[in-house]
Amino acid sequence: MTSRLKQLGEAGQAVWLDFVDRKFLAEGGLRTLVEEDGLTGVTSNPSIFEKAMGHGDAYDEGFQTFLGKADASVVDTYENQAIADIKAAAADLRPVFDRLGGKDGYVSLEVSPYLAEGTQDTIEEARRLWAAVGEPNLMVKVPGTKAGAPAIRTLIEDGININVTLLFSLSSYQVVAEAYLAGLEARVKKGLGVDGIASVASFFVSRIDAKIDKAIDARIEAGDAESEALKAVRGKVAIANAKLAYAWYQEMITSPRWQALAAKGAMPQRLLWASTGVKDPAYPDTLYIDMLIGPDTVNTMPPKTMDAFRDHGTVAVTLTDDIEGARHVIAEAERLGLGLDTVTEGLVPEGVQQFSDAADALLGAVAGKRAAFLGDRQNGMDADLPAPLAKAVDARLERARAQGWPRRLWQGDASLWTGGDEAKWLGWLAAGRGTQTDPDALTKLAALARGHKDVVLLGMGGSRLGPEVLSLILGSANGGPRLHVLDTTDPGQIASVAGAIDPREALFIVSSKSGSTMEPELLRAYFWELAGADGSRFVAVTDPGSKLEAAAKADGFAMIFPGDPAIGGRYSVLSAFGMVPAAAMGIDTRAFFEAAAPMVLACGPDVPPAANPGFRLGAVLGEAAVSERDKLTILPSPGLVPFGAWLEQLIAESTGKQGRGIVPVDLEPVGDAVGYGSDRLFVHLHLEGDEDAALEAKLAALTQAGQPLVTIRIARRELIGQEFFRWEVATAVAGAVIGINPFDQPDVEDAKVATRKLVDAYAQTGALEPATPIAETEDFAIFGPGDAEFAATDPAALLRLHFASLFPPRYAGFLAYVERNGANAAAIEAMRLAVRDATQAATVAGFGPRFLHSTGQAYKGGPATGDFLVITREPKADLAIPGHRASFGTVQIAQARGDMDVLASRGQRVMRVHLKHENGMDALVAAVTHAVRR
Ligand SMILES: O=P(O)(O)OC[C@H]1O[C@](O)(CO)[C@@H](O)[C@@H]1O
Repeated sequence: MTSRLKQLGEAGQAVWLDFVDRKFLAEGGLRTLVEEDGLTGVTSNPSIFEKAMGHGDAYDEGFQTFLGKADASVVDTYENQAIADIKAAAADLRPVFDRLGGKDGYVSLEVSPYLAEGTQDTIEEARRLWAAVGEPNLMVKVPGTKAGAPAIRTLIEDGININVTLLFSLSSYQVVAEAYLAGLEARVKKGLGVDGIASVASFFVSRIDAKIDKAIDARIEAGDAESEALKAVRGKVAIANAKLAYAWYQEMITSPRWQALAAKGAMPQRLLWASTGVKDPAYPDTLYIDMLIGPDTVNTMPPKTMDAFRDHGTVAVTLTDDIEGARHVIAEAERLGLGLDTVTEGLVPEGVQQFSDAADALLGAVAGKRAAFLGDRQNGMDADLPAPLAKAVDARLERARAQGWPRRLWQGDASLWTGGDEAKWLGWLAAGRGTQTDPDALTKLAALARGHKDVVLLGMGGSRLGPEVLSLILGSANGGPRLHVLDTTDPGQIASVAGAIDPREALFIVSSKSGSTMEPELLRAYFWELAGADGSRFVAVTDPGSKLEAAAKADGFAMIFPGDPAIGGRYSVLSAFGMVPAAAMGIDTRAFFEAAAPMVLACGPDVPPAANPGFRLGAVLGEAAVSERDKLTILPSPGLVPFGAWLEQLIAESTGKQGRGIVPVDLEPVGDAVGYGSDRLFVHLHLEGDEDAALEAKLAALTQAGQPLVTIRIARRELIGQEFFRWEVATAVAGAVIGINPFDQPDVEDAKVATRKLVDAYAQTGALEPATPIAETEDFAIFGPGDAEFAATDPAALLRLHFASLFPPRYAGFLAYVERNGANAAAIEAMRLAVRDATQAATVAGFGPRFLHSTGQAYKGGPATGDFLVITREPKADLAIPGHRASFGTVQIAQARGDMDVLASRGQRVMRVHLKHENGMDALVAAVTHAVRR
C-alpha cells in the first residue's frame, strides 16, 4: 500500500521533515524518507540544531577536524557543522529537486535569530549563508518580523530562495507575500528572470492553540458564563486561522498582479504549515496534518508527527472545507475576547526569543566542546564561591544571556553601562587580534632595537605597565635589549636607571597616549639632554595629533607609532603601547597574538556569558563588588607576580568611581584564613609548573573558610596575552554590573590640577607653599591635609588614631613617594602585614607618582573607606629638569601634597608622614606596627 505520506503528496501537499541530525543523515534516514514516503523537503531551525549538536558526541569528530584546521570562533565552529548537515540534506534532496524542476526538494537553513531586529544584518547574513552553502536547493530562512519583511523583498530580488518563518497572523503573512511579489517584480524591472526562485511562508499552527487553549481553560475553570462557547472553539482557532490564510492565498494567486508574474514563470510562495506537532496530548497526534491538507501547500513535520501520520493519519483535502465554519470560529474567538491578534503578535517576539535561547544553548555547548578540544592552549578558570555569591553570579550570567550582553559589548552598545560615551572606547576589542599595530613597522623597530643593549621606556600608567609585565614575564628574546621602565619623578630612581645604562647608546621609547602627561614630558627632557639630543635613538608611541607627536617630529625621532584614540591607556597593552616595547625586546608579536587568539575568540560576541571566560569572570568581579566584597586580592604564583601591577590599574581606574568600584589588593602576602574580613574576593593566577606549596595550602584554607576564590590556570608564559584580554572583557563586564562607565577616569585629573598648582607656584616663587607639621619625631614629621583638625599632637597617638577605626570593609593605603627599590618595598610590605594581621583590613600600597596614573582613580573616586598614609622624604640627591625651575624632587613632593588634598576632599582619611633621614622608613615601620597593636 502507498504510504499515507506519499498520498499526501499526491493530494498536492508537500511532506517536509522538520528535523536534521548528523547520524540520521549519515545512516541514510533522509534518503529512505524520500524513497518510501515521497518526502520533498527539510527544515531546520536553531532549536533543531541545538537538539542535534548541543548534546552527545555525534559532532565531535566534525568539531575537531574544523578546530584542528582553523583558529575558529564558536559560531564558525557551529556553522561549519550546520552547513555540512545542510549540504548533506541538500544532496539527498537533489534528485527530488531535479525531478521536479526546482518546484520542490529544498532544505532550509535559518539566519541567526540574534539578527531578527535588523534588516540590513539579516540581508547580509542570508547572502553569506546562501554563498556558503552554495546549493540551488537551499532556502534561507528569514523571520517574518517587521525588520524581516524588507529583507525578504531584497533577498528575493537577489534571487535567493527564502523560507519566511515565524508567521502567526494573516496580516503578517500578507506583508511577506507582498514582499515576495515586490521582490519578483523588482527582478522583472531589471530584466532578470523570476523562474527558479522558490519561497515558502511558514505559518505556525499549534503554538496559537497552546496559547488560546490555556486562556480558555482558565476561564472555564473560573466558571465563565461563556464556558460552552469557549469549549466549542477549543483546539479550533489555529486551524481556522490557517484556513483563512490559505483562502487569502487562493484569492491572491488569481490576482492580475500575480498572474503577470506567473506568466513569466514565477512559482507561487507556498504556505507551509509549521509547528504541527500537537502540544496538548488530548488532541489526536495528527490533528494539524489531517485538518490542513490542500494543494500547493507544505507541511513540515517533526519525526514523531510524521511517524504518527504514516501510521494513522487521514488523507483528505480539508483545507478548503467549511471556510464559513473557520470564519465563525475566528468571529467567536473575537466575540469571546480571546484576543487572537494580541496572541499572534506576542508569539513573534516569543518565537524569536525561543530561537535565541536555543542558539545560546547551542553556542554555549559548542564553546564547551571547543574549550575541551583546545585543552591548555586556552587558559582555564574555576571559581570556588560561597553559595550566595555563586547564586548571584549565576543569576547575573542568565540575565546577561537573555539581554545579549556579549553581542552588545562587541557592538558597542553604551546602554550596557551608563549610556554615555562608552562606545567610543572599545577599540581594544579589535586590538586583541593584533590589528592595531603594523607588523612591518614592528619588524623595523625590532631591527633598530637589536643594535642597542638597553631600551628605556618613559611613560606612566597604561603606557608602561603592560610593557613591564611583558618584560618581566616573557623577557627579552635571546640577544634582545634589556627593557628599563621609568614612571616616576623620584630623583633616586631616575638616577638609578641613568646609571645602569649608557645614555649615549640606549634607545628611548617615549610613550604617552595623550602626549601631554607631565612625567614622561619631564623625563623626555631629562634623557634627551643626557642622550645628546640624538633623535635617531628616540621612538614615540602616542595618539595621532598629540603634543608628543609634534615634538617627536620636530626632534627627528627615529619612529613614531600611532595609538588608537578609541583605546584608553589601561586597555592599550595589545595595541602599540604594549607591542612597540615588546618588539623592541625582540618578542615575536605575531606569535604573541596567535597564542592570545583562543581567548579572544572565547570571549567573542557569539559566546553566551556562562561559557564566555571574560563574562564569567566579570560577573564574579561585579557581583562580588556589589555585595561588598570589593577588595580584589591578587595572589599569583611566583612567575606571574608582575601581572598584578597591570591588573591593578585596569581594575581600579576602570571601576573605582562615584563612590563605587573594586579596590585591587596586589603584593599583599597571603595570610591565614582567619586574618581576612568578608570584604575580599581572591584571585589566584597559576602558571603551570610554578608551584608554591605554601601558597596553595593557604588558598585551600581560604576556600575552606568560605572565602571566594577564582583560580586562573596558565599552561605557559607565552599565554599571558590571553589574560590581558580576558581581564579587559571582565573589567568592562564588571563595570556594567556595578553600573559605572569603565572607560573614564574622572578623578585622576583633580590630583594633576592640584600638583600643577603647586609646581606653578614654585616656578613663580622658587619655593613650595610652606606646610606645618601637626607633630614630629626625630625621624619623621606628620602633616594633615589643608586645615584638617586632629585630636592629638603626639605622633604615636596620631598614628594610633589614624588606624583606630580600621576594620573591614575599611582598608589601609600606603602611598610612598620614595624610590621604588627592594628596601622600600620590604618596609611597606612589613607595614601592610602589621596592619592587616592586627585589623583584618585589606591593605594597598603604591609608589608615587606611579600609582597616581593607576590605582589613584579608585582611591579618590571609589569607595570612601580608605585610611591612607602618604609617605614622603627629602631626596638624597635631587635632579634638575632641563628647562624647568622645579627639580624632580620638588615635583614629587608637590605631587604627594596635591594627592593628599584630593584624597581628603573625597572623604578618605589621610595623613602625610615626611621622613627626615635615611632611616626614617625603619622608624615609621616600627611606629605603625606599634600603633596597630591592639
Ligand atoms: O598615556 P598617557 O596619556 O601619558 O597617560 C598615562 C596614564 O595616565 C592616566 O591618564 C591617569 O592619569 C592613565 O589612564 C594612563 O594610563
